Amino acid sequence: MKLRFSKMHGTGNDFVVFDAINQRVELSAEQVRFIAERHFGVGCDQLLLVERPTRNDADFRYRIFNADGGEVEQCGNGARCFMRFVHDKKLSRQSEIRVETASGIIQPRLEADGRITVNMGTPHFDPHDIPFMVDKCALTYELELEGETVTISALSIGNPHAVQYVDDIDTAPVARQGPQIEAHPRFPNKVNAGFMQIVDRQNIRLRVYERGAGETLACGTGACAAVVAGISRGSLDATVHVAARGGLLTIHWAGADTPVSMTGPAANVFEGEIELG
Ligand SMILES: N[C@@H](CCC[C@H](N)C(=O)O)C(=O)O
Repeated sequence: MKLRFSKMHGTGNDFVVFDAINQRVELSAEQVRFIAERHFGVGCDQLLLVERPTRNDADFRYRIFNADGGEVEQCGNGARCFMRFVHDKKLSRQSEIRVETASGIIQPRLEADGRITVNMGTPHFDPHDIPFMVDKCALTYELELEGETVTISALSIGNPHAVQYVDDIDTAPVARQGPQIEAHPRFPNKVNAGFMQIVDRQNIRLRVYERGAGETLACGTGACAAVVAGISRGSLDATVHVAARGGLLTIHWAGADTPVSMTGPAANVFEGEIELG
């Protein structure tokens, strides 16, 4: 089977994107891992599928697979690349579309300056929705790691996030704590681990150890989760610029029960064809 793909990135979080409307794409977890592998495959943090929707109120369906082969609910940087892809491939001429994901509808919109804004939906703090095993809902929780305890906020942006404050992002223990938090038994579906340095009320620096992919150069849902956590804890204003290692995102959240929006770039790098056995 030969498949055409686009290699894309959003602030350095990179993707292999397949048009699964105009070609038949059925991938096993092993094939996803092969494509994502950086030495023997194409290389990416996540693989994205553009499909026809299964519901009437959406224009497209968006499926996301982590580099480890697992299918997940949401991906923010991928959502912007999804919008750029459907426009570049002329699958849609609309400047705003409704996209079905495993965790509901998201709405990407092309901005005049070429960036893309995505309405990512309403964040959830209910531990049951994350899912996170705890007796009652709180703004922060103590999480026991090997020989240390960290204070996290736990929330869902369609996918699960555990966010902690750090003094200095450059020396944050991402490599040591990230894998422990990702696989912590209190997160039965695993979790994305965010490390946020607050610069001032409108600026943060962020690193994310992603579930199923390891540390990436940026994580869109991680940026939404960090800003929502920081606003909820009274540390941040409603609009915040997030500096990730791969670039800058702007996140806006007006507060409880309102959707979070993310603005940032999306770039096509090259087109290719891959033969799968
Ligand atoms: N890079 C993404 C998130 C991709 C999914 C994540 N690793 C998960 O398992 O939930 C983003 O930009 O949001």
